Amino acid sequence: MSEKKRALLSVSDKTGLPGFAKQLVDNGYELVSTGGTKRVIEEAGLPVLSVSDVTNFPEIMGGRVKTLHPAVHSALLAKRDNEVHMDQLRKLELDTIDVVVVNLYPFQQTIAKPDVTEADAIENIDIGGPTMLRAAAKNFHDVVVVVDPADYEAVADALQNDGLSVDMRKRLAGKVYRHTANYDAAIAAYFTERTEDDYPETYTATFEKVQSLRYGENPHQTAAFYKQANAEGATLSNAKQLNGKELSYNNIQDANAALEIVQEFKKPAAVAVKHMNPCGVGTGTKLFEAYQKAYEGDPISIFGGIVAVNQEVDLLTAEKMKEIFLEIIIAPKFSQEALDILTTKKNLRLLEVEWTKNSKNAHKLTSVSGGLLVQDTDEGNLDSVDLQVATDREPTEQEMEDLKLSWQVVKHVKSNAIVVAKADQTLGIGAGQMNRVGAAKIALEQAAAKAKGAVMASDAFFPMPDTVEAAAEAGIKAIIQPGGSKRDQDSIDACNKHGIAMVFTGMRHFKH
Ligand SMILES: NC(=O)c1ncn([C@@H]2O[C@H](COP(=O)(O)O)[C@@H](O)[C@H]2O)c1NC=O
Repeated sequence: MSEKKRALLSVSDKTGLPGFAKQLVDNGYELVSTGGTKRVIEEAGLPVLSVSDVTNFPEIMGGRVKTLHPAVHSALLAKRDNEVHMDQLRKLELDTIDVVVVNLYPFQQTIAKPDVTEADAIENIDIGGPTMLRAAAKNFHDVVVVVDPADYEAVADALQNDGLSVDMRKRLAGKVYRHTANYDAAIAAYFTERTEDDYPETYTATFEKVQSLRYGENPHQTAAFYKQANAEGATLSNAKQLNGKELSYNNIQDANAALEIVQEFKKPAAVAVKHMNPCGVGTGTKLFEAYQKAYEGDPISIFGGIVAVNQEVDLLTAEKMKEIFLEIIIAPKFSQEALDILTTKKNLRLLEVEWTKNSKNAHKLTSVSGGLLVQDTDEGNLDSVDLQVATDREPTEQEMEDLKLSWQVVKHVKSNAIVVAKADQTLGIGAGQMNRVGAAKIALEQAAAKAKGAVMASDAFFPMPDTVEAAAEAGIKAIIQPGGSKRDQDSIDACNKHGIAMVFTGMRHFKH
């Protein structure tokens, strides 16, 4: 058995490979490698053996079998302080492998390609790589395992100095198992999606860290932000921050809520959010008009709020936005003039989100103590409902427009939710109340005199006519709600009595 220390390198991502390989050679390691990796090491002018020299077995099946050999795995798994293990190695004339540098076939990147074939995806499932990584990580006391090129420098430094501490070896091993778990979760998801098994026996989603956060919802809580693998389109995890302080935990939640609401609208829209509920929503033919309406919808609550818009922020809108204290502005784009104006506010966070495609977020995950609730995201919208007029009077064209806006907003308000709106603008929002008439009272009180001639939306049906009575008293002219209560007729009768038009959507939008 040779006294020489050995390192096995087999990487798909060749970033930093020649430099790290050289440091290993300089530290007295003999290098062993697979096809493409070996070529790169040779091109760097370094001595390297082929895995086949160790296994006495060729790489076959186009690379499906190259390192999957007992000579490799015995060398990785032998415990150096176990006489039996070492004796067995000696008898089989095998050498130990002391460092393993492996990263895997790019499965996730392959399936993200729009024209990927199943055959391509399957060929990119790495088998030999994870097997070596897992073996080396299990034997971390004796084998150093490196899965991430970002660790090359620290490992090379440690090897050159006192060697790797047990702590560092353990950290590298932990990283390996997280890496292979993440990799397998992506493969599992690929098969799950293709077998229409929406809620399988285990739920194996994994997430990648975007950033550590200074604290959580409150300063005494720790927190970090993770993104879903392959999250696409208009999502917070893909947002580009152009200005301002680092995002906080609450910022991310609120910005996400604002982004989800503004995506409801096709025409220019602006949404202001406070504590995950909209406080002002406006639409218009131009963004300036939409923002102005969102602002006027509740000029008090928008202060210190988060605003999302669905159009490029232009100079005029930026000047208006600059007038008050906003925490964050989210937009598909900011014009240069808008940026020049808004970046004069050092702390104002500006987020640009890719608007080319909508985020693919099939499942909504909510943690509960000791568990996880999984459901489809609520993608129900006006295209998926069949609006039915339940009353004697039909809504006018303008009322119908306002009803649609209020319905698009109420979907995103914490239940029980009521939204009052008029002329492309919300006027009052009652959120998160334990009874529906309570939510209505808050929304109507906020709308005050403006409620006269306005419309109202309710996220769920009216179990009794008290909300209609409150609406009538405030001067509401039309109502939109799911319908479906045993006592719908009582609410219909109350509407007819007061000349209110009422429309049923047949779809509820609870949000907890
Ligand atoms: N089949 C095997 O025995 C095997 N051993 C290592 N690999 C992978 O092959 C890749 C490196 O290949 P190459 O050195 O030829 O570029 C690495 O991502 C490594 O994880 C293998 N490939 C797939 O399973």
